[in-house]
Amino acid sequence: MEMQLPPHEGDELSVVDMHTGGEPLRIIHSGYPEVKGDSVLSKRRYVREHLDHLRRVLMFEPRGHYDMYGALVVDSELPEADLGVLFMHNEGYSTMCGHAVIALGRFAVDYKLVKEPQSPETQVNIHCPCGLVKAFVEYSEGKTGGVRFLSVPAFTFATDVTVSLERFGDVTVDISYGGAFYAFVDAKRFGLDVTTSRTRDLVDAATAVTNAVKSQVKLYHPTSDDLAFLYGTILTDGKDDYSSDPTANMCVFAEAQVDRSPTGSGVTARVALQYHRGLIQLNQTRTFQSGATGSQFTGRAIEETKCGDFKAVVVEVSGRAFYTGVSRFVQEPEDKLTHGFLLK
Ligand SMILES: O=C(O)[C@H]1NCC[C@@H]1O
Repeated sequence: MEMQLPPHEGDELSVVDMHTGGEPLRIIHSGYPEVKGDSVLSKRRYVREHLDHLRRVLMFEPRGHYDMYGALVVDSELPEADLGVLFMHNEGYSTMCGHAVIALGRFAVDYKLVKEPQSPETQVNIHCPCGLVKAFVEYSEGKTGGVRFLSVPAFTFATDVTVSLERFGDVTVDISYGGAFYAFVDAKRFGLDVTTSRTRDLVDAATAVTNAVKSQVKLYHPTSDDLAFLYGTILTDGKDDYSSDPTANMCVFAEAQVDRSPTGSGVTARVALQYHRGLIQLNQTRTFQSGATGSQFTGRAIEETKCGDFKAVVVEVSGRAFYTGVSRFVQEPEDKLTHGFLLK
């Protein structure tokens, strides 16, 4: 029997909820108005200017929470893409999201966004704002499983950049791009440990770095100005030399939002940085562990390439996503909190 809902305003928004390594992904299934724009990047600008109220409805409380993450499937202008996607979080719209690609790969096969699934892997081409990302979804006897993806060219933007933080003094960071720009610092610089320190302390340190880099370093991306911003800071355990042991990191992105997963775009950027520094070779697989939950992704650089003048690498990241449920959200006219709020 279908669950009935009382009278409400506007269209119902239906979503499929998943998580990848503990990081939520709310995939908007229906109810969104048409997203205008002739490219995925222009659609990203359109939702920011015209539909941002819906991001707040779906990401913020009472339907979501401070650290909720979302994906809106859109049409892509690229003939080779199976789908386009816009990512959303507590502050706006990101350009790349690896944990979401891992979940969307499964979703695309299970929800028949690709025509003929193949065993043992089905390829799903996902057009993210940063470019085309190729996901390969394990598929056997009608069931989807783990996902690996090849991201857009990843490159080291700058190493050993010193920025001044009001509370912590001068801090030296590396900046690397994996579909989004991140600053990387060893958590020991702040007397912290990414797996055992209080989340709040890690967030404070990472946020101070993000703010300092944003105000003191001008970023540049060869293909679009829309990509040239710092998405967050990743604190690490400093174990960047190749080892078969996992290395842990904690990503704080957008408005002090904490990634529960090892961060797919962060792993991409970190592998590019390790390769740039000569700490890993092509095809050497490393395991990356979330400081928040202990969940793991693997990552390896598979080939050299270029991004404009930057020496770049193609990075493969692997992980696994799970379904948690489906919801139909409504807005009642008398509800003063219906538009969404956040507790900081
Ligand atoms: O896995 C990732 O790449 C993402 N997770 C949340 C922050 C990043 O977008």
